[in-house]
Amino acid sequence: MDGGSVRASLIQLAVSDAEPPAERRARAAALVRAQDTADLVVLPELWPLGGFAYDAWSEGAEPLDGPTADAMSAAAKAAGVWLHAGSIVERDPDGPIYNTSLLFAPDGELVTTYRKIHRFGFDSGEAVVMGAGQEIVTAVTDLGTLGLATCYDLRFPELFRALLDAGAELLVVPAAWPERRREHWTLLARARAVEEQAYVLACNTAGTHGGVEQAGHSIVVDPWGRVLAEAGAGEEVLTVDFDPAEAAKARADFPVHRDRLLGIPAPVQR
Ligand SMILES: NC(=O)CCC(=O)C(=O)O
Repeated sequence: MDGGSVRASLIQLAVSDAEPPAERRARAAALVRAQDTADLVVLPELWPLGGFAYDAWSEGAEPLDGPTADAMSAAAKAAGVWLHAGSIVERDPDGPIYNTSLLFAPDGELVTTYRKIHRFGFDSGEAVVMGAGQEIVTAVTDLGTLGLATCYDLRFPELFRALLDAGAELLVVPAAWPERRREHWTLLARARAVEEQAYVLACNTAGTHGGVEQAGHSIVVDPWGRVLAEAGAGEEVLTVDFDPAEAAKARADFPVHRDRLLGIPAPVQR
């Protein structure tokens, strides 16, 4: 962090069925290590196995001290960055599998995890085979307070309002969001930034896996809804510099949250 400016690098990783998870893990770790001028690095959702590679999840699930966490901890430490390592299929020995995000400090410590609350797929995929997270998760860092959400969560503004109430200034959203609904992805990222007067750092997957083409178009939005940077469709590292204090400034200059109706009146039927 340099005089109020934070550099974030979103690694929009391409995920394909052809690349073995161990190779992708090594490639992702090398990409993280290369971001040693950044303060915060972000990876996408479920990148080791693939967000739509349902068949691989049960066998490839890993614990919170498994190979992906180990590799990411070492990479965060080597680069000296905060690392939101996207999410893994977490194997909980006492429960179901979860879609779990991992946040590492610059010394490699796993500081927090977030189990995705809203599971995507309706009657298939994670909605059927994964457990739902039960906790709203924020992390206080020297960059500001991060609020964690994952992909489909972006469609549920009440989660982001809860993150605001918990102090979040930077909303970090890893995703495996398909090309078919790309307009929703960029629109919702901007909407959440405007509503919560927060930065949104949304890191999507590139490539095609599980028969689903991914949208890419990772995006960083400021608390006024302005797009600071947006990736293309393919694998790339999207780097952006911003001032995290702008969230508090936006909230003071345009104090919308002061006018919240905390006790919503009961609906009237006429
Ligand atoms: N992995 C996901 O959560 C996909 C979400 C999605 O495709 C959508 O909300 O649309």
